[in-house]
Amino acid sequence: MKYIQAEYSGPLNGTVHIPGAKNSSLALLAAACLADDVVTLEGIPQIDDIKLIAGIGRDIGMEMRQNGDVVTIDPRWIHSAVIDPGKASSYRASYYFAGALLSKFGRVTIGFPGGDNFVSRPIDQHIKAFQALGAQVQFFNDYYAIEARELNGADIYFDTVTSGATINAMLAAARAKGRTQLHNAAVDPEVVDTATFLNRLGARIYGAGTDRIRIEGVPYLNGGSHAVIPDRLIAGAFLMAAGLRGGQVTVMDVIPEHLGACLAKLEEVGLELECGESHITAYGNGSLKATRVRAGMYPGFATDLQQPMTALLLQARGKSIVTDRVYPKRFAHVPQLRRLGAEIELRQECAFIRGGRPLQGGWVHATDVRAGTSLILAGLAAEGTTCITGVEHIERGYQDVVGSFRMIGAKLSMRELEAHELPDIATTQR
Ligand SMILES: CC(=O)N[C@H]1[C@@H](OP(=O)(O)OP(=O)(O)OC[C@H]2O[C@@H](n3ccc(=O)[nH]c3=O)[C@H](O)[C@@H]2O)O[C@H](CO)[C@@H](O)[C@@H]1O
Ligand SMILES: C=C(OP(=O)(O)O)C(=O)O
Repeated sequence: MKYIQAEYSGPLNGTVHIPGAKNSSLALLAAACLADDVVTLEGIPQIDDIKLIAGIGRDIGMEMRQNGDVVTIDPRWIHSAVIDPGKASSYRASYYFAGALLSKFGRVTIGFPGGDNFVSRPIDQHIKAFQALGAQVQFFNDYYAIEARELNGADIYFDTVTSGATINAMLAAARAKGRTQLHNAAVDPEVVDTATFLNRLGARIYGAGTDRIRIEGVPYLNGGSHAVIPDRLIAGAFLMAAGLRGGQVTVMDVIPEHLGACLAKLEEVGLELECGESHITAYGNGSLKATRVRAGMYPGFATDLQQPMTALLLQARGKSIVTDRVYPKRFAHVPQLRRLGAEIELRQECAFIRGGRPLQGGWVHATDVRAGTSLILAGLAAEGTTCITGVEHIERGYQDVVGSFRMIGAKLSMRELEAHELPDIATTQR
């Protein structure tokens, strides 16, 4: 069994190239099904979720060839709209195949989404959008089936702001008859990236990036190429690393405006930032101020950055408070951080942090991808050695996590132990 070993690393200095965004890539690869010719996507990260998509592609006849970060997809020979429930449930964003295959073939059978199940993550708004377009949805034990004789444009009012359902509704409506309007749509960069890609193939999607998106359905989509946006979540976590013990970290190949709320918060806690057109440098002087973080939907502070931010705030003298409006119970990293000596209390969906106390290395478990980032950052600031299990969760989202942290001087290594040699982390809570 693999685990990551982190040693106390002192100030971190260096430059990291940021790969393409996982959350965009997962949408774009499913969106490629909608095309009627070959599609090339640049900047696709080499992460486990992408390997799962390649497996699904093989099953349904969607040929996918990966050469470095360039993936070529040939959707012309898709012969099945049935996705193996086990494969669909192995990651979260399999739901995008529902929208894409429904749009192209009028039917799809697919397992329920898996991925980071840190809290309940409903898909009712995805279903509502499919139904509004004229589809019938049936639920079975481990899969659901969607069918439509014809998909017709509709007005869809989301009950909550959701990036997944906004993207899925765009996919389903791209080839529907007539006009669809999405109200209360998410404005995330990944929504805009998906719309830009589909428009490149000939779709007619207007207003992505605002809360009202208009889609004029088209009968077919061409092939084409597109470069995925950079991963703002990975970039944010690396910038935080500069604050742990002081240091200077530059993230290259980023779109600084995608990180607006994160950068503002980092400045608030005492990091100095310098932004260029496609790079950001964070300077830490080893002294941080405590603060309050309320994670929200874009352009708010990203929920996927609140866990690494919590690790950073452990180094800020005084009391910090972290809440998450997107996933109010997304605090599985907190008991693990406590194992390293962190003083954090969870009360009424708030993490109260008493920062500035020394951390001590130990064995911890990453329950999801961003919990993993949080534990890596905490491990680099803790005295001694920290061993992080749950590497499979981290590798769902991070390409060469060890190699990229080493680029900034982090003492991190991938290790292997027999499962029976691992300490029982669950029963040795501090
Ligand atoms: C693969 C992917 O892109 N994952 C990201 C995506 O997840 P995901 O697409 O699942 O998250 P959403 O943006 O859809 O969720 C936002 C909020 O809407 C709620 N909701 C969502 C759908 C639905 O049908 N009903 C409903 O109530 C969710 O519980 C949550 O409170 O956005 C999250 C929020 O930025 C990120 O943490 C994930 O990294
Ligand atoms: C929650 C995440 O991923 P997913 O939605 O794919 O589970 C994440 O990237 O932090």
